[in-house]
Amino acid sequence: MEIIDGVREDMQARQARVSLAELQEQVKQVPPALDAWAALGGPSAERPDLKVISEVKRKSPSKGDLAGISDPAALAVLYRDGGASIISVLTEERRFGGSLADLDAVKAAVDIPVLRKDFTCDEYMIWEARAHGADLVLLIVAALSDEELRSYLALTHELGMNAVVETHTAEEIERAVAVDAKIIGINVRNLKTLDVDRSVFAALAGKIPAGAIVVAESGVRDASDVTHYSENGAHAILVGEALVKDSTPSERIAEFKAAGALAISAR
Ligand SMILES: O=C(O)c1ccccc1NCC(=O)[C@H](O)[C@H](O)COP(=O)(O)O
Repeated sequence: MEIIDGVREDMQARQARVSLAELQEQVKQVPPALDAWAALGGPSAERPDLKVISEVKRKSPSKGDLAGISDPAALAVLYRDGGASIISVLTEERRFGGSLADLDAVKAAVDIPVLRKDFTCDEYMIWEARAHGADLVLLIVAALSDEELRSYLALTHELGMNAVVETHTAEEIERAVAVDAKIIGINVRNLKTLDVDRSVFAALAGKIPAGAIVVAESGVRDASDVTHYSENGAHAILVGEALVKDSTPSERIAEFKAAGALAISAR
């Protein structure tokens, strides 16, 4: 998958500075992960409100520069104050301008779960996420074999964390379900073409079994997109661009939550 070119090389450069054994020692000193599953509504059958995962995103392959974000911790506080359930921090540097330092800063600033958003391609990155305080990681089905998916998810759970298992096709949802993923994202952005097609969510959400938390990823521009995702079964939305470009992100999150609650009550 072209979009992950260089991710392994960058990881190996970090690994040359901090070995896996050192990370494993560091993890022993880190407080336990926060319960992201509970933060997203947990086992509740009702799920009356829409949860928002708000992303710290400076730039992207599809849009280029989005926002300077000189103080990711301050942005995360605004997100939390607006009602975000989870903060997503892009730590990938080449394409997104993120870093583990951003993750450290955000984790120190908020008391809600923090997602390390990166192209996880090795167990090292899961240990690294936990050593930097992450409460959950991203596992992209299209970028992993079934065996990798199963073992990375198991390690995530062994470390007390959760994972957002990201899909984009019906076949990828089947693979996510087969490893018993409990938080399943449907990314409406095609990672090969970078095209965003919001109808992908409506076509696929019904294939996720009851009991799993369904996250609509990407493409939220305004409340009407939130309504579309909520009407079609989203329990949570993951939003980057619309929030980092907004001068009042707290208000925008509150608006998205209100639109989601309205759509959910009408379902
Ligand atoms: O955002 C991109 O251009 C992108 C390209 C290739 C792989 C991943 C990409 N983004 C990661 C994400 O999943 C989004 O940052 C996230 O879903 C938020 O999307 P948005 O609200 O559309 O910024």
